[in-house]
Amino acid sequence: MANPSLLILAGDGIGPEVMAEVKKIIGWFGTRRGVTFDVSEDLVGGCAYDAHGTPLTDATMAKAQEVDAVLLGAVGGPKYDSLDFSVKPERGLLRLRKEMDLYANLRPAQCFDALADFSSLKKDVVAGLDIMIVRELTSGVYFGEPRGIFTEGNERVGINTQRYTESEIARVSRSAFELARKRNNKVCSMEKANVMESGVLWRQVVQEVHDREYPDVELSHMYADAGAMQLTRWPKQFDVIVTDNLFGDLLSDLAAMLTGSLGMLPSASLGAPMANGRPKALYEPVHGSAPDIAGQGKANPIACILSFAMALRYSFDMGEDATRVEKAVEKVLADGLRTADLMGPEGGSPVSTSAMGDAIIAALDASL
Ligand SMILES: NC(=O)c1ccc[n+]([C@@H]2O[C@H](COP(=O)([O-])OP(=O)(O)OC[C@H]3O[C@@H](n4cnc5c(N)ncnc54)[C@H](O)[C@@H]3O)[C@@H](O)[C@H]2O)c1
Ligand SMILES: CC(C)[C@H](C(=O)O)[C@@H](O)C(=O)O
Ligand SMILES: [Mg+2]
Repeated sequence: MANPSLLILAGDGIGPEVMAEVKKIIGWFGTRRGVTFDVSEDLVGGCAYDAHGTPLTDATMAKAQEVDAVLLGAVGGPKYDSLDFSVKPERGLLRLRKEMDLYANLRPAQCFDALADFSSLKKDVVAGLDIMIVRELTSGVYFGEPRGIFTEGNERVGINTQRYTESEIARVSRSAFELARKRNNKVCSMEKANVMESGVLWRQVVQEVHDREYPDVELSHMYADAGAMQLTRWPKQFDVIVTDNLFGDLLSDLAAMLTGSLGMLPSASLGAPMANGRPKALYEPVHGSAPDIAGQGKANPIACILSFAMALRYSFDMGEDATRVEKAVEKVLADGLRTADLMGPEGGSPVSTSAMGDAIIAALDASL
């Protein structure tokens, strides 16, 4: 059987720095576990714009469609902020999500015991936290038409359109219900049905899919603003949260801070199964290119490493090895290793990006 194939798109800023640590782990699986991945690499985001004048070439897009899974670092940076919207680094990532039809974005927020003290919330609020945000990723206000900046009378008007079809809502809610069945069997759906028609439809369709196909799962509905409040008040009331593209973007950054740092949160973006039965898939940390710390060896590689663990679980049916990587991360944190983002205001001696990666490799070695 052919080796599993990966396309690495490290991107900009800290993207290549955190991805370097994932490459070490991919290498470790080859030498220590006899699992060899066929890895190719390419450009996305600002670096692709610099090389080709576009944040994602058609050739790279075609490669992404062919591989078993794409691993992405991060895109963007101040150098590109004034570019036209059509060639901004972020457009490269949005094109990948849209053309691969990666409609279900899984963003788990787990608080490792060793970091429970570090969260900006009280320890008992976050200790043992394990929630999963399922964010719709290919539609909503990110992609709705009309959009643009127009002139009306003597002033400019900026327009974006929130648009959801019934089938788009139904498919992502199925992903959430399926995940809930493997977890604690609870789904909370978040929208703004009190002010948006798209929210009314969202609530109706999620309820219908539930009643027809998943009556065994406990379902609740919440307005997204109240959901944000509840996520900070008592996040452990949630198991799986399903929400739209924009609310999911906001709520997942909020959830990141429950775990201690944006540098901790991984994600999997999944689409329909391919001919080989594996889902179309892209794995990336939730954080961005962190221009403020790029090039200094300060970035926390854990979000990117845990994203690779998600690839092992969701693309390669290697759940035990995914757990092995997650346990290795847990071990180094329990041993007290911290990158700078995991240091409190009182400071301490942070380890570098590569030292964190090396320690995780050592913990993986010890797990054999
Ligand atoms: N998926 C992506 O590629 C992605 C996601 C979010 C933002 N972005 C882009 O990244 C650029 C910067 O955006 P931003 O500053 O709003 O968000 P960001 O996530 O890049 O950074 C926010 C803050 O978190 C810190 N941080 C983020 N990741 C970290 C890590 N792994 N280790 C330690 N600290 C970390 C940063 O130093 C910064 O202080 C923008 O161009 C934005 O569009 C890209
Ligand atoms: C970089 C940007 C396009 C992206 C988004 O808004 O979806 C990011 O914030 C994320 O959370 O993945
Ligand atoms: Mg975001």
